Amino acid sequence: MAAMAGTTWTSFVKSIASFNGDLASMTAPPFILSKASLVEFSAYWTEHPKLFVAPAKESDPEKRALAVLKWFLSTLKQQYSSRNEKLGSEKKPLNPFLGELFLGHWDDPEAGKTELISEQVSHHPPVTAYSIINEKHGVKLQGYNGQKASFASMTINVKQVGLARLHIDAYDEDYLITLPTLHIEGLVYGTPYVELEKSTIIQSSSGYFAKIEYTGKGWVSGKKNCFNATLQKVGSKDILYTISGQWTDSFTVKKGKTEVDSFSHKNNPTTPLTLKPIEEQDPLESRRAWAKVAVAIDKGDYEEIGMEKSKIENAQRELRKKEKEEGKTWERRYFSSVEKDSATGKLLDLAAKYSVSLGVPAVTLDDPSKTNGIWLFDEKKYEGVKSGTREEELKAAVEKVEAATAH
Ligand SMILES: CCC(=O)OC[C@H](C)CC[C@H]1O[C@H]2C[C@H]3[C@@H]4CC=C5C[C@@H](O)CC[C@]5(C)[C@H]4CC[C@]3(C)[C@H]2[C@@H]1C
Repeated sequence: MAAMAGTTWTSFVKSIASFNGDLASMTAPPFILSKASLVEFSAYWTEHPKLFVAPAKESDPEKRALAVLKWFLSTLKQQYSSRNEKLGSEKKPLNPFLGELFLGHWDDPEAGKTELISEQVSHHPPVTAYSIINEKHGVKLQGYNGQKASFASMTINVKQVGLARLHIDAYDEDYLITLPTLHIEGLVYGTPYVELEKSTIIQSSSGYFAKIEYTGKGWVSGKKNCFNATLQKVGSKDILYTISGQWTDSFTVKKGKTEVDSFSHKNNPTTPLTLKPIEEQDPLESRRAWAKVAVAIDKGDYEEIGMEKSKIENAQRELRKKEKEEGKTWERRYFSSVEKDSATGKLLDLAAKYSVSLGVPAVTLDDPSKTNGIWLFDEKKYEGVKSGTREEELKAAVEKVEAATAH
């Protein structure tokens, strides 16, 4: 098998060299395929619910902004390195079909219930939108992301397009979070892993501004996944706090030279996500929709993987064709694509103005046409699902997909 994998892997890496930028379209050898669909990745934002709700408990706006920065930094290990831990290397996620859903929640004694809604709002290009809500503390994270990939010198470079926005009800405060640029190293050895690069910005409507610089291998320490972060106030050059360490391990928070806080993943296990049993899931929910492909991947049966995947992909092609003929588009269940909305616009302007004045790369919301628009959570649609008034519409949508998949 190793020899087989070796040759397959070499030819696979060669094939990447000529790929057209759409990662999802690549057919990778079975051992690099993950059973998880990309629509599941939204869950990586809140596997530490206590940290997610902590900002709502800070009445001091500076400490609130620091709590948001600490939560954001705690998500990076899960986002960018959890497959290495669980599966031995980065893997290729399943490419979600349009309308694919990933719904769950986290229960934490202190944080209460945090609900996850993730939906594949675009297939060409792949774009995932999500809304993560903790009612008890009035904290919600909403956003969307797509990826633009390129290949150079045995490395896959991935620029993320989209944004994440955290809202804290009690203070009517927004935090705009830009998404890190990453690259995949280790391809040539068949053990791909993510390294983050450049910097990201968290800009709050309260005027605080965090900048996180991903420095990769530390010069002195030689440790991987290093970063340096600072928290400042708009218009002031004073550094209020600095945070540094490894986003895959631990970091410390300093005010001036004094250490005031720290975080380590060793002492902070993640909270498991609660999902419905597969048989109770909606047919459009990811784990149910891909169940047969997951079995084939476990078996490493290339033929069966291909056969089960193409059933889903052909059904999708048929649905798109029919919609085109009828002049219709697929109704997203929870999200709508809108022009730059006021809150995002206000934050972007604030961030752009401030970041330019400090010479920090201006925060730009990448061209929305690259993600088929700006995707925002639609409260009305959400209420419609919860109250059951959209029952007929949702049932009809599921029936269309099932009819198309049947033959
Ligand atoms: C097509 C080439 C191929 O399959 O190479 C196999 C290798 C596993 C490398 C390519 C895949 O690597 C995966 C890493 C994925 C990103 C990981 C984390 C995030 C954060 C999340 O919030 C949004 C999604 C994002 C950016 C993932 C996007 C998809 C990535 C790059 C996978 C690559 C197909």
